[in-house]
Amino acid sequence: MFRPLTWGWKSFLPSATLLSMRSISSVANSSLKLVNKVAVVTGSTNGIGFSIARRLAQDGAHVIISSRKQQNVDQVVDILQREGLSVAGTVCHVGKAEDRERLVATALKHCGGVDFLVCTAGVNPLVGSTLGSSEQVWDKILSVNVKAPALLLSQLLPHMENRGTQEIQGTILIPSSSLLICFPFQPQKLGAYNVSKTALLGLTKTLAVELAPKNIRVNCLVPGLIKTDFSRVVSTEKSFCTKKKKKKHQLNHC
Ligand SMILES: NC(=O)c1ccc[n+]([C@@H]2O[C@H](COP(=O)([O-])OP(=O)(O)OC[C@H]3O[C@@H](n4cnc5c(N)ncnc54)[C@H](O)[C@@H]3O)[C@@H](O)[C@H]2O)c1
Repeated sequence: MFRPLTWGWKSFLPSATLLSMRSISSVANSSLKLVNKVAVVTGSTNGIGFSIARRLAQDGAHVIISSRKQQNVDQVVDILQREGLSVAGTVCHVGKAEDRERLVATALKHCGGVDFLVCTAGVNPLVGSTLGSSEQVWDKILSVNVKAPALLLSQLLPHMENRGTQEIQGTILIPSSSLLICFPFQPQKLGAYNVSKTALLGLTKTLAVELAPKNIRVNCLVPGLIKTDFSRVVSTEKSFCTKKKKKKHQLNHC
């Protein structure tokens, strides 16, 4: 179910840190500078992904909305098209190869190529320790948070290259998390999730070097605590406030 953010994109920018190269806010200030650009945003029917998708479209980009449920995709596409924005959408569970293929095909069908890939889809199925995470939890977290951005990029890359004569051919944005920094003394609360988000720092650095010769830029966004469904557990789960409580908690949205 789509829920608009109670904090706008601009309002959470000051708490975000962007590793390497330029900041998203510098993109957001100039109107319609992204005309003829194409952006694919995963997990864009809610939260941070929705705000990024809307902002890119407001700046003139054609945006492909995607998430796990058709109903949510349809709803967000409808909302943004009513705002006069150029968007299309498709269902894509980023952990499923066939869904990633459909996402690529949708982008090509509507736009013929891709300039921006924003990998916002992320999960945390468990509040608990690293060593307390089951194999199922590990598989889900690593598949969605770490493997999927790399696999989707490898599928999209041929369509990001040779997109014009500009200096930068494409841009990839991968959200990590500053919860790694905010809760360094409570790693037992977000164990496997923290590991996955740390892996994204390595993925970003590796891809940035790998894709630099192709003039494709790779940035890692490290958001602060943003008020979304995803982060609700941090504000509501008492174990984040009292170090004594060690109850495990299943998240609703996963
Ligand atoms: N909210 C925060 O405070 C915060 C802080 C740091 C990092 N992050 C990261 O930002 C990203 C977005 O978080 P958010 O707070 O906007 O969450 P959110 O729950 O508001 O939105 C996440 C979106 O991703 C979608 N999604 C989930 N699993 C998916 C999958 N397997 N395939 C495709 N789509 C999927 C959901 O349907 C939803 O639309 C996540 O990667 C999260 O780790 C969030």
